[in-house]
Amino acid sequence: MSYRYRHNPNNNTVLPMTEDKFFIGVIVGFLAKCGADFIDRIWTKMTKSDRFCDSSSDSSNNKGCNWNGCERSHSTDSETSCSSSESLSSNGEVHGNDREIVAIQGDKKTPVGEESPLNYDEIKAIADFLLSKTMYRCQIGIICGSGLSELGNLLENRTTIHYEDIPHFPVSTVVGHKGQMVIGLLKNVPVVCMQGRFHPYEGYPTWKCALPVRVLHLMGVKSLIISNAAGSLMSDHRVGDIMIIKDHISMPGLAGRSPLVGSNDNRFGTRFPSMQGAYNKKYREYALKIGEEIGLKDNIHEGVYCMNGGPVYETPAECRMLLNTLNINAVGMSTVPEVVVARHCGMLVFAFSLISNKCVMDTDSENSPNHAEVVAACASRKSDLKVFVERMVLQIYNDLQSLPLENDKSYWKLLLGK
Ligand SMILES: O=P(O)(O)O[C@H]1O[C@H](CO)[C@@H](O)[C@H]1O
Ligand code: HPA
Repeated sequence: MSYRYRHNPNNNTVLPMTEDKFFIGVIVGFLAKCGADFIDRIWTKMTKSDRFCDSSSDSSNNKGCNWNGCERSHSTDSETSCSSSESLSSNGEVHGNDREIVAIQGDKKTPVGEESPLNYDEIKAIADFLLSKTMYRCQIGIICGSGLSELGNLLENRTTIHYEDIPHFPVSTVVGHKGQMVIGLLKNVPVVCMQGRFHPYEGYPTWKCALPVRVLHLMGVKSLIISNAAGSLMSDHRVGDIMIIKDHISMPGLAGRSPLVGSNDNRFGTRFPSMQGAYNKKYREYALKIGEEIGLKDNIHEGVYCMNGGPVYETPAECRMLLNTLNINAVGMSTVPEVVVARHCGMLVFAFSLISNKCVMDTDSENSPNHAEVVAACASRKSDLKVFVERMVLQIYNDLQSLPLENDKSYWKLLLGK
């Protein structure tokens, strides 16, 4: 009988062993190693694909997960983005790696950290995906603010696409934002409408808040109607009034959180875009006229909108500063990134605030804003807004038909004002 020798680590001796036992040992060792590798692989896969997903195992969410999470083919970054084996804690804390940081909000997990903006081809792929879902080619887009999703229900013969089913798209986490895109006809005009937007306070970088605007641009949208709910600082504004935005102050933008931070792709627009005339003057004039024609003369104003990063409503001292020092008329937590990106790529913008509450100026006041009231105030104005938006769409559509062709120099002069 031949012997092999085996090391005994307990007493540091070498024990003899029969040859057949030795081979059995080798096979058992090999199988154990394979098993461990297999379990390790499965575990890594589970923790990676869980990164952006809803914890439920519903199949539509899994689809969203694949697109939003590790399957994004982002040039050379894809390896880094997906190779981390970090997982999410169950206690709602933020976890991070060097590429992406995620937070848990309710049952949804959203990114809150640095992530590189999608490139032109990736955004084009989203636009093509959406175009493949409809036969309509829309020149007009609408973004619905808090409590204003009803505007999308005006569309006839519509196709609805949920945000979680759109490649690379964020998901809506705020009450009053439905989280879907509808494409259809409004008074026979093809229109694409976002029923729900994204805000920086949800954890999204500003480029991601404005991502849908680039998607709409590559879908062929030329004019954008943007709505929001906002608190008014003006004593002559009432809840339910409409404020047509003529200019803005962006707190995040001034603090370096512009949606255009990062490398610039000239196919979208220039490195240093001007925001002069960002809110199209002609559209503002149409809106004032239409407001009067539909009996809203006393409820329609023009003003300057300020974007607060949120989610905290302004303190009374901040409200006094916004009014008295900065001459702001209304304040909200959105819209500006969308406007900046829209203007960057030459879209024409019309934006309005539905005044959902009056800002509280008195530090000792009993009143304070809350989101339920904001949503309710917007919803209560839906029939007036329906007529207002329908009329604006018809007017804008008419104008677009008389635009020169895109390869004509005067086209860009009209769009960019130069
Ligand atoms: O701007 P929209 O999305 O309409 O919503 C506004 O309402 C919310 C606060 O009540 C904030 O999100 C604010 O920005
Ligand atoms: N402040 C900021 N955002 C808002 C407000 C407000 O008063 N109302 C609706 N969105």
